[in-house]
Amino acid sequence: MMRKHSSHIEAGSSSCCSGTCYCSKKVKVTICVVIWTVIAVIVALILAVIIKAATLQELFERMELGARDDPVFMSATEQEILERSQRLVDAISYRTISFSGTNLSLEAMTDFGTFLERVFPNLHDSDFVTFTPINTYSRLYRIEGTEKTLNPYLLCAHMDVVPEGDFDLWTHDPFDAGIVTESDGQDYIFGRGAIDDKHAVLGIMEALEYKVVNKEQPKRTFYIGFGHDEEVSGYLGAAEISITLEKMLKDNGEELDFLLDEGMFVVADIIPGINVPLIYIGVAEKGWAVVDLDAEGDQVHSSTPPLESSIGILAHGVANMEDNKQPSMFGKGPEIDTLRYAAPHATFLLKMILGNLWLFSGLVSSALELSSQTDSIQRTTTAVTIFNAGVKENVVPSQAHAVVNHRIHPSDNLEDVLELDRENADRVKVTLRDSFPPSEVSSYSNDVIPFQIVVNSALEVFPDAKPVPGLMVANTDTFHYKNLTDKIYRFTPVYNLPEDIARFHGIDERISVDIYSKVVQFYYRLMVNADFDVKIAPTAQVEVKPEEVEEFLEILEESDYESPINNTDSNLLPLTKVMEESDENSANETDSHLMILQDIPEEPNENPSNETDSGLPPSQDILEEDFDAMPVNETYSDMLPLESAPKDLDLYDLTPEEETFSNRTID
Ligand SMILES: CCCCCCCC/C=C\CCCCCCCC(=O)N[C@@H](CC(N)=O)C(=O)O
Repeated sequence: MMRKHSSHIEAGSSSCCSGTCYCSKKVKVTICVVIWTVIAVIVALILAVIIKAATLQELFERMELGARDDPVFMSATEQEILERSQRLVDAISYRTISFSGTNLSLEAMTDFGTFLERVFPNLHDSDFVTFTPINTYSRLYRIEGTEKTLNPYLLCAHMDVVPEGDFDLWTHDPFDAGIVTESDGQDYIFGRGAIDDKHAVLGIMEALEYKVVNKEQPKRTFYIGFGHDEEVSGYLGAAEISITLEKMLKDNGEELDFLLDEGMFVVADIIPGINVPLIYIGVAEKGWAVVDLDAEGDQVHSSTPPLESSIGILAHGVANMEDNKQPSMFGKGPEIDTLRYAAPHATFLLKMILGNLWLFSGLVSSALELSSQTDSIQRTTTAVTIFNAGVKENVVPSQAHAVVNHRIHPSDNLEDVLELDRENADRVKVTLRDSFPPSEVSSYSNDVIPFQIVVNSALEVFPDAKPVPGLMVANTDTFHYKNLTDKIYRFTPVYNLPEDIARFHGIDERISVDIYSKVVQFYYRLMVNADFDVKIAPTAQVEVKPEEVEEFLEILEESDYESPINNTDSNLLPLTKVMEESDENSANETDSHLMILQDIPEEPNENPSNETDSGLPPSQDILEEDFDAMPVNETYSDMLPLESAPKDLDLYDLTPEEETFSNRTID
């Protein structure tokens, strides 16, 4: 047998089996084919992975909003930066702490409101800013645009803060630290609220005050909503602001285009291998659930302890919950796009992994799990936040109680979460106290102008950072506004390293003077960039050049209309009048409705440099191209029917101002 084997080895030494087996030639060939096929597949896979990594494209394409290369910022001398920082320091000194839904610091909140009015006097006094107190303490502002816009937006922030927690752990007083120079040589504004969320309240106010002082009334109307109880879920503040705002929008014939609230931030060094900061925009938000855990046992003398006490039973349940986490949902929510958008900026090795998530999603999910921060984007989290039992050291208590706070991933559902809780804490009573569901995902494709406005504004202050959409892992007031718009973004441009993220609700909350200055500039640029997408109500006017006026008049003459307008010196004309007249006489006869100004800039981003000062396309284009050619019976997405024009508007009854073509706003 041994001999036979060795002779076989000699005879078959050139075969792929190296002559070590007794296979027939056919089997050997088959094995060879299989082995080579496997090798070829592996080589092809490796090649595909490398090619994919080498050809990764940037997913975010920046839309030109008009001032990309040379954005004009607020003036920011050293003195101005210092004064702005000092105002944030002062804001932090108000202890506007929300302890619970029924324990808010209302006196401090009243004082904080007075403080805002004192340090931003001009905006509170401005003709185009209207302030409405909501539920006494929350604040809603309407900033009237120069155009009668149909698509205002909302900027949100909140004025309350969480308690400081363990005061002794703070390096500086959480409400009275001022500006501190730290060992890295940077100046920081310290204190509770520095990044959550008084920087946003003050940043928005600074930008608006500046615009008011410099007579920069925006073209586009917008709203500002400051809640006073966000930290306890906003039921008294944002929820009420939302109700009033809905009514205001309705009364003004407006629809909220988008809203921006606090949320995610600029984050660096969060994923090893991605060496650029990420502008992480929260395009969706987790749901939320509070679960009560109750365990029971015998109440006995501590000298004869039971085999299992209520505390022991509860502790086991809680430990199981921490050990057996809620399942990963990686790939089923916005977290996958966070990584796909970040991938082109990774090292080549990481590009191979992130560029090929179809192959490596398991690996990536395991890697995310290594840090609680990155893990939070891929699963429902479980935090045990309260644990109570016992009254005396020699009494074994009969009751033990704990509270678990879940943040629910958008692809998870509450029933499944609770089922796993009950499996983990099987000898504990598990009761759902309160919850709300995860949000919808707001659109973040490259043609969504609100997303572009937010990202462009962030890029203007952080030009080296890369935008990524993602999941807001905590909660905001945006839940209360979900009926007003489907474009909800959660972001402020605070710069965080992983260790800084722990400062939210943690110890030594702070923001550097430098970053705070960027926060202010961000809101200012956002107010400017938002003017790019003004959708104008049908009663708006258009600027026309003198030669265009001639042309208008010719049309009017042909129509036998006796125009009271015979003066072409000036350059304004109510468009609605001309449009209607032309409509009646057009070859494309129609009985339907007026041509409406906002129909014309259907693709406003195509040539923004041609915009007139009013933010409208040149009226020449309207006349020569769109006007006659426009199929008037067609329904345009942004077109309002004639019926929605003010009923009492007499198109031919011109005021003296109109006759000289001066500006006129039709209410
Ligand atoms: C690949 C990138 C991974 C990035 C991981 C980022 C991990 C982020 C971790 C922490 C986020 C801190 C969020 C601050 C939230 C501020 C809002 C807040 O405190 N809200 C409260 C109150 C409420 N409305 O419910 C909350 O409890 O969520």
